[in-house]
Amino acid sequence: MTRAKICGITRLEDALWAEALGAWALGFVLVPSSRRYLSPEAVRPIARAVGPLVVRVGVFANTPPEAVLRQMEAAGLQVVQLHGDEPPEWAEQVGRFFPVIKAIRLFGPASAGWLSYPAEALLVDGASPGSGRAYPLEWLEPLRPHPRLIIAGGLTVENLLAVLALKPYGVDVSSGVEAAPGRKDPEKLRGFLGQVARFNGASQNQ
Ligand SMILES: O=C(O)c1ccccc1N[C@@H]1O[C@H](COP(=O)(O)O)[C@@H](O)[C@H]1O
Repeated sequence: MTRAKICGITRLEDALWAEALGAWALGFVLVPSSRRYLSPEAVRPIARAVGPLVVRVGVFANTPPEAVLRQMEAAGLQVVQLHGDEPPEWAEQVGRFFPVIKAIRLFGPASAGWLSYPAEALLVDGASPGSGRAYPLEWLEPLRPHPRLIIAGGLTVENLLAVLALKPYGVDVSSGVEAAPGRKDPEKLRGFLGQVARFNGASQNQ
């Protein structure tokens, strides 16, 4: 079973579409330099409007642990995604309060050293987060032993099948389901989430 996370949500209607179309998790970017940035106060009403069985993830980059915890509380989020160069101690501090997804940016083949990073899941992204740029899937090979690998970075309905064939714990998409930065396209959401659901259904029948 591969779970789909829709990242870079900035609008209530996008969150509700993603939920209705079967997203397992929604990501809110709390990185001020991002085109998809929302303040914790702006995230809160959107996060609260979604049903209780959809996981709300806060995306941070190089934000010190105390500030991450403060913003998670203010935004009403449930899981922390660390998308910068956070040392393991930061993940451990945040991890006392929230499950942690550690995002790794790939500039070349991944290092197996990441397998021991203290996080519940590893998310593998391209070099430039949120850019919609993909990377060769062979670069992931050293990380395949991780039990919860989430694949991100330039995913679209066109290249998704090759990624699903690797049977990752999750897939994560932002640009590939957008009409414009920060605005999701309902038809692209439907295509992407539909393909994940069909693949999961087909795998169960094998
Ligand atoms: O989307 C952003 O602007 C962003 C900013 C800072 C950290 C992470 C960001 N997005 C993450 O990028 C990946 C993949 O995005 P894409 O599908 O290639 O556009 C996703 O995990 C987002 O959380």
